[in-house]
Amino acid sequence: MPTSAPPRQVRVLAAPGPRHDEILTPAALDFIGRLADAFGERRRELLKERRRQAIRLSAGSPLEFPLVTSAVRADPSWRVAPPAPGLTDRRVEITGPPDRRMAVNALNSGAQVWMADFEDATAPTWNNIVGGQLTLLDAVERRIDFTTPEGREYRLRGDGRITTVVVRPRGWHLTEDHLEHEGRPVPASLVDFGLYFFHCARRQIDAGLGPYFYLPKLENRYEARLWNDVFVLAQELLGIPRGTIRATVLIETITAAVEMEEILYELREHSSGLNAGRWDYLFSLIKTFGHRTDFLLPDRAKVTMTAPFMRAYTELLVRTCHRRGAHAIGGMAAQVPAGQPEAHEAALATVRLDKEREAEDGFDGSWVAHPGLVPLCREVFDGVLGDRPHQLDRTRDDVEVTVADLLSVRRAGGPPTAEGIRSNIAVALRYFDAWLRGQGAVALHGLMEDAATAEIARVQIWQWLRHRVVDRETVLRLLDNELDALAAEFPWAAVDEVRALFERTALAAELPLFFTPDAYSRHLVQRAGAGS
Ligand SMILES: CC(=O)SCCNC(=O)CCNC(=O)[C@H](O)C(C)(C)COP(=O)(O)OP(=O)(O)OC[C@H]1O[C@@H](n2cnc3c(N)ncnc32)[C@H](O)[C@@H]1OP(=O)(O)O
Ligand SMILES: O=CC(=O)O
Ligand SMILES: [Mg+2]
Repeated sequence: MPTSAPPRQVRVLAAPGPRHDEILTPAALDFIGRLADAFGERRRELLKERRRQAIRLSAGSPLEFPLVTSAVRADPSWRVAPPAPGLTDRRVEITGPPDRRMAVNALNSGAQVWMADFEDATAPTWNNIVGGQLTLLDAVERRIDFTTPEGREYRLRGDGRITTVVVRPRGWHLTEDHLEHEGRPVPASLVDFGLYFFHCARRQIDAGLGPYFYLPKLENRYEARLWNDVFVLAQELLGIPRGTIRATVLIETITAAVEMEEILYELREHSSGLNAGRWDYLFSLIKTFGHRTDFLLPDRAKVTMTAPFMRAYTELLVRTCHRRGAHAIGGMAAQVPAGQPEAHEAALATVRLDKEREAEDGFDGSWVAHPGLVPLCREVFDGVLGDRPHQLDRTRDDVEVTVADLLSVRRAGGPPTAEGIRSNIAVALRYFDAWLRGQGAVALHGLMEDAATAEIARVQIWQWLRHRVVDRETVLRLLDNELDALAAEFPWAAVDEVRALFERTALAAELPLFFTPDAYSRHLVQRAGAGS
């Protein structure tokens, strides 16, 4: 590994913003350059492999637990690293973008963990990315207090309770186009990971915690190995002992679901478990098998975690984790507290059922999207865990899951309804509009919508069109209606850009793998910026 050669330079291609110099220091950019030098090419190769695998699967190759790693799965002796300080009891984890106000609210929420999200909940404008790093630095330094221009005070609670910060960098498919290395944009994963690690790893260790991460959208064990190698080099470069980092991998693609054990194995010296990222998982199922009629899903609202194929996925995840001493963390119920009392109670009741099922199935904790859901999630997990920090001892030897179980989507049943089609179009458009204006998570009709749920909405429209469950004229008519409704409600909405984005990502003959790279390069990159 090139630890001694000088790194090739990373250039900043955007105009400097307030306090950006605290994050984009020459030493931090040098560190990012070293990571990009060491891993840029491997990342590109792995992205090509993603495409090759997608082609193989759409041509009918069977998806299987890999034969070549059966010895890893059969070997009962290996375990992941023991839980690191601050990550033993994870019964409630609140998620959200690394925005200052949300950060203070999350850190005061009473959750054990704050998952600061550069992925699904962040629209990666340059200001959101660098501003997010500043939020993290200030949060870790506990100097994040501020007062809004309206006089509202945001103060970290002084009762000594520490919510552990866990950072989710963007996925391997994305680039950070405001940083250039060797004439190419720097992989966004390395930027988000690298800047946080460079500035905050030591500070977190000194505070008795550590540099912790969530890793999104992995598709196979080789991507986990790449992350592990990134961690090894990053620790070596900063003189931090190997094995200090901890990372929880989101199992949110169908191809990663058949390699859960291998992913834990690759990361075992840095692993802190797996999370059931249900929304991207559904997106991945449709994207991977959208060409098959037996993978036609009904309305998004009708695909619940109790569908047999979703249960197979979560049961396998808990079993896999607990066999290896790793935490299994539950996913996100989409309901957020609403203004009207009846809707509020209904939302809480739905989330409660979801958390109860997870706790009873053996999960060690779960995600919530809103501070108002923290007490509920805590109460449910307290009921099952009591004083124990987790339930790793529940090895779930009763669980047997086959690949056929994971793929038994047909049993979800039911054709999409007119309302299901309309609502997917409405959600995709409204979310795209928010995202283009820099907001990566929004509440729409009492549901949290982020990049993963918006992907489901647009990919379902593509799937239903492809299989002629709905005709193009109907979709185009609904598109016009929903764009009119969007413009009426938000006169400032970017209607033309939103329409074009929807047409390119939901109506094209060939399905784009993600909507974000296209939307990012067209709309979020500040091309006019001068180098610095
Ligand atoms: C599929 C996945 O990947 S899930 C994980 C990624 N997605 C997320 O993390 C989404 C997290 N949730 C959110 O971003 C927000 O809850 C939203 C956008 C859905 C709704 O936010 P709002 O419209 O602001 O909700 P609401 O008005 O009820 O908020 C009330 C207060 O709670 C705060 N709040 C809401 N959600 C959060 C959160 N997740 N973290 C911290 N604070 C929060 C708001 O900032 C607001 O505080 P304020 O009164 O000081 O301004
Ligand atoms: O990242 C979480 C998901 O559900 O997607
Ligand atoms: Mg996700």
